[in-house]
Amino acid sequence: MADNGQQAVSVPRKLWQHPNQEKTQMYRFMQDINRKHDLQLKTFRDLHAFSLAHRTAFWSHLFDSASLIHEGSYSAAVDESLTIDAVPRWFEGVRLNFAENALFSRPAAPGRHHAGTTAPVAVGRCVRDKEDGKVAITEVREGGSAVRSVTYGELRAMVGGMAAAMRARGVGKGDRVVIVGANSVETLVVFLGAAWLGAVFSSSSTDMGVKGILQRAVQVNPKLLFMDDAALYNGKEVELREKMAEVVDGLRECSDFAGVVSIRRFAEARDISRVPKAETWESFLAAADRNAPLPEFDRVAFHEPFLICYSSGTTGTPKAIVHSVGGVLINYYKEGCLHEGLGPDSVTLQYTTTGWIMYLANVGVLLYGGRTIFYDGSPFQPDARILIQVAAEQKVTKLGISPRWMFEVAKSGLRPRDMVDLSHLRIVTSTGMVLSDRLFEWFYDVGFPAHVHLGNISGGTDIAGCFGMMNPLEPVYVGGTQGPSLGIHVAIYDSLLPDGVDGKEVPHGTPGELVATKAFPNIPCFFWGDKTTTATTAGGGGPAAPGTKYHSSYFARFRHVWAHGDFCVVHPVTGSITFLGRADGVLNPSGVRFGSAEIYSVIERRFADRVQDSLCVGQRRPQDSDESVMLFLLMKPGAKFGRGLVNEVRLAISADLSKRHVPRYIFETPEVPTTVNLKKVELPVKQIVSGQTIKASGTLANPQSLEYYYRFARVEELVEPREKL
Ligand SMILES: CC(=O)CC(=O)O
Repeated sequence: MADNGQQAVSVPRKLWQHPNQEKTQMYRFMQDINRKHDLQLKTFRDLHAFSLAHRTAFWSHLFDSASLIHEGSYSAAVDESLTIDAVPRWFEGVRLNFAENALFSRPAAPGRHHAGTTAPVAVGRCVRDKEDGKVAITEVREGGSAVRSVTYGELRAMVGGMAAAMRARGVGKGDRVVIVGANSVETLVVFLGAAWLGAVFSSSSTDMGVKGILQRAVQVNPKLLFMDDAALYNGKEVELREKMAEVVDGLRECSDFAGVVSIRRFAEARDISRVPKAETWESFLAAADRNAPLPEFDRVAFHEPFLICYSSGTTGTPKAIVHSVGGVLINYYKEGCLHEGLGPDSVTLQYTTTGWIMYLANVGVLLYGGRTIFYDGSPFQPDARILIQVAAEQKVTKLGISPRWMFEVAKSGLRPRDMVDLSHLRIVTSTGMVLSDRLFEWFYDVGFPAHVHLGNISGGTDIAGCFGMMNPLEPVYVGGTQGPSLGIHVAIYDSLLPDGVDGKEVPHGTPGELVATKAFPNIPCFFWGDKTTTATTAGGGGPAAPGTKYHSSYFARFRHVWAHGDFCVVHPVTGSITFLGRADGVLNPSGVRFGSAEIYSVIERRFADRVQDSLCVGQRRPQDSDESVMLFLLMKPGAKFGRGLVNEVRLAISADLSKRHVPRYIFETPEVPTTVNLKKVELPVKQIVSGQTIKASGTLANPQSLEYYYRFARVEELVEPREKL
């Protein structure tokens, strides 16, 4: 107990601190703000407080220092009197293009996209260097094979050719271009080619099933589909022509759909003569008149769409979340430049498929003139060393991975820092799931060199960015994300309040629901296909106001506030934000509320030798007066599940957390359901064990795994009364 009679708060172990904060881009940005506004901001928290208290000043200064290629001007960054649920427009009057900003350093004279536009420029805090011979992309296939490099000059030529071909086929502003493709140069060329024309791009990975692909693609009524003819995954070449034909068949009902362009993935192109409405990449490109000038970049209004991403939709049709070009560009400048310190010398490797929001982080470094490594395939082929080896060989400065990857590397007994030279590596970001305390410690005690900044980041598809992330001005402690992202009013609200009321902030140290209380630029424009959206432009594109589906997804929980659906706690001393689980998965037995991540971390820390994975959900059926917590354990091959282990787990949870955290039931499971991006999914299992019958979404990697859980809806029939706690 502290002197004042309150419970003393323990400060987690400090793991890292920037050796030279004054050299960081965030620090310099803070000095610019100090000069401009005659202030004395000294710490990250000072800068953060300024970014919230003076939103227009903060975002305008950011816009000026980003020196994005744009036309037009704005009078105020945003109308601060509007609440976030009014979805206010930012930087009205500014027009810009994502592809132009990714490919060029400065604006081109009309019609002359290659002259004098690529030399290094330094404006404000942003330096871009995209000279013709500089390598923009290094492509690495699974297992480290087939490396190819593409320079900025080559990339510009490829994307220009693609934009010209798309234009020849009638693609224009607001049209949707969809790809089912690898993390390859071709996928990026399609993305930037579409963006060049003001079209709206959307990507899915090739390992997604036909149902999942169609659940996404049909909603957006694409004009064109691009699809790889084959894939390499887990050491095997996977044939995709049959899938291609099924996807084309499923798109027949889409009124805008014109056909599929097949992308050759291996030396030999597959014969696509049996795929309806199909043509090859080469024939598609040949449609453009080679002698005609390239199309002009279509600079669209700041708030207009350029990208559609999808919610994981684990219990239904995924939401088609539409992002604005300006919102994503300005936010990525904030995150990449200030929080992560990216620049023209950065080399990034973000492990991702094209179907996850982290695909954006995979291409974002091009905005700075850096180099990106496109790794395609399993990160565990031939074994867990591969990404570490590629990071060392390619002199990667920022590596993006997930807790699952770190867990597997740690489990394999690997010590990356002893394996290879990681002296170039500055940052490792981790996202996708909660990063356990054990992995934080493993990272610095065993895994990576002491100089590397571990950035645990969290946000997601809905905002194409982060609520909680790293910053170079504060130490990294065990647990949570280092702190909030600049310019976003993150708060933790009382999760016991009913829907639709005014929310109430809880004190630091008390878990609750993560919300954003004021508007910020990178919330989605609208949901594609939401019939209640008021569409004003061609193709059903630009909204006057997002519809009710959008509003009920984010604004129905608390009045005038964005509720993100994460259950979190802010550390009272360090200010770090720890994600405890999804708000819809909060466990609530006898009124005690906690997140599933707290249980997972005990299992991971204490039982990693026997338990491969776990899933923890609450069961509440109409006949139940209270919620029962159910924990499912997936055993390692050869390890035995039994009463002894169950007792050990109960004791461990009771000792590490409390008696009230101990699950009522502990069972073995043959499989944990995950999305194709390997995020484990709790909600469908929670619904199933609570007696509902659900429609498995196409986003699940193993939908058949859900079958097993239906028996637990009648749990009384499965356990002896004395087995219950
Ligand atoms: C940044 C993120 O939080 C990515 C995700 O949705 O997993």
